[in-house]
Amino acid sequence: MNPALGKFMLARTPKSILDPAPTMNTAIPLNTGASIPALGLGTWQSAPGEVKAAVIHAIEAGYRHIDCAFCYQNEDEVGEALQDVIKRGIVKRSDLFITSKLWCTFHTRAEEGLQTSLDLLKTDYVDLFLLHWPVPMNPKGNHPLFPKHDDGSRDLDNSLTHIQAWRNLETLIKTHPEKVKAIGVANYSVRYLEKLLAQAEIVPAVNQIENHPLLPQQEVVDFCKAKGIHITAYSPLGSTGSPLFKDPKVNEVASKHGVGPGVVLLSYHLARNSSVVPKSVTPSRIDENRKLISLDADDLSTLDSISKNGVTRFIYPPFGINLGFPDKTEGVDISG
Ligand SMILES: NC(=O)C1=CN([C@@H]2O[C@H](COP(=O)(O)OP(=O)(O)OC[C@H]3O[C@@H](n4cnc5c(N)ncnc54)[C@H](OP(=O)(O)O)[C@@H]3O)[C@@H](O)[C@H]2O)C=CC1
Ligand SMILES: O=C[C@H](O)[C@@H](O)[C@@H](O)[C@H](O)C(=O)O
Repeated sequence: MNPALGKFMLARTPKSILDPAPTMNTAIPLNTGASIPALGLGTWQSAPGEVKAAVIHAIEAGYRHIDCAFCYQNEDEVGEALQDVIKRGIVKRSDLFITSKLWCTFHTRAEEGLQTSLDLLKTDYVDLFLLHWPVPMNPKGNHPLFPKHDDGSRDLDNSLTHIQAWRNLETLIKTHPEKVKAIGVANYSVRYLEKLLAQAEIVPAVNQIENHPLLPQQEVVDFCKAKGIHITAYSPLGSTGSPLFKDPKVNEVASKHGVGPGVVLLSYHLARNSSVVPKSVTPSRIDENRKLISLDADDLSTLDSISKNGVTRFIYPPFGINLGFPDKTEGVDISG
C-alpha cells in the first residue's frame, strides 16, 4: 500500500515528548508511518547570499529538518547547501527531512511545481510537500508568483477550488511516490479542513500554521490531533521584529529555566506534540534555538495566558479571502 494513504491507517498516538525531555531531533510520528524531526530551520526571508551559509551551519549544528518553499525564491541556494553537506559526508540525504511547498500559482501544475523545487533543491525527493495556501492564483497573470489586477488586488484563479488543488497533490504522490514521501497543507483552518476531509482520499500528513503564544490556535490544533494530522508551527518566534522576545510572561518562564525567551517560544510547541520551524541566518541564534527544554503545566498556563486579552496574527497575505480562522472574518469564503 502507498504509505501516504493515511486515511486508511490508524494515526499513531504520539508518545508524550515531555518525558523524556525533547531534543531537536525527537522524531514525531506522521500518519504516513514516517516521522518528522521536532525542530526544522525556516528559510522564508533568508536572503540569497545568506541562506546557504545558514543551512550549512544548521546541518553542521545537528539540524536535520529544513523548511523550504518555491515562493521563498532561495531554494537554489538551499540546494547548494544540501549538496555541500552531503558531498562533505556531514549527512546523507536520507538523514534529512526536507519540506517544500506548492505555491498558489501552481495549483493546476502540481507536477511542474514539484519538479521545479526538486531541481532547485538538487534532490531527488522531498519528505513533505505542502499546499502552501488554500488559495489558487492565476498561473498566467502578470507575475509568476504574485499576479495582481490593475487595482492591486491579487489575481486569483477561480477555475479550481483548493479541494481540486489537493486532489492534484494526491495524484502527484500516487504517480510519483519516489519524488514525494508525504503531502500536507499549510494555513488550513478547521472550516477549510472539514471541507477538504469530506472529499479527500488522503488525509494530509501535516498542517503547517502560524503558531505562538499570541496565536495558540487551539481549535485547529485540537481538530488536527483528532484527525491524525501533525501540526508544524511556523513563525514560532512571532516572525521578523517579534514583540514576543520582550513579553514579560515569556521572560518569566525563561528566567525560571535559565534559558533565553526564544528557547521557551520553541519548546512551547514540543509540549503540544508539534514540530517547529524557526528561521535564522545568525549562527549564534541557530545554535541557541536547538536548546529545547521540557515545559511544565505551570509554564504552559503562563504562556497560554498571553493571548487571553486577544490574539495577534502576523502572517495574513492580502488574498481578499476569508480563510476561516476565528480571528479573521473579512473576505470571500472559498472553503468549498
Ligand atoms: N507555511 C507558511 O505559509 C509559512 C511558513 N513559514 C515558515 O516558518 C519559518 C519561520 O517563520 P518566520 O516568519 O520566518 O519567523 P520566526 O518566528 O522564525 O522569526 C524569525 C525572526 O526571528 C529572528 N530570530 C531567530 N532566532 C532568534 C533568537 N534566538 N533570538 C532572537 N531573534 C531570533 C530572526 O532573525 P535572524 O534571521 O536575523 O537571526 C528573524 O528575524 C519561515 O522561515 C518559513 O520556513 C513562515 C511563514 C508562513
Ligand atoms: O511562507 C511564507 C508565507 O506564506 C509567504 O510566502 C506569504 O505570506 C507571501 O509572502 C504572500 O505574500 O503571500
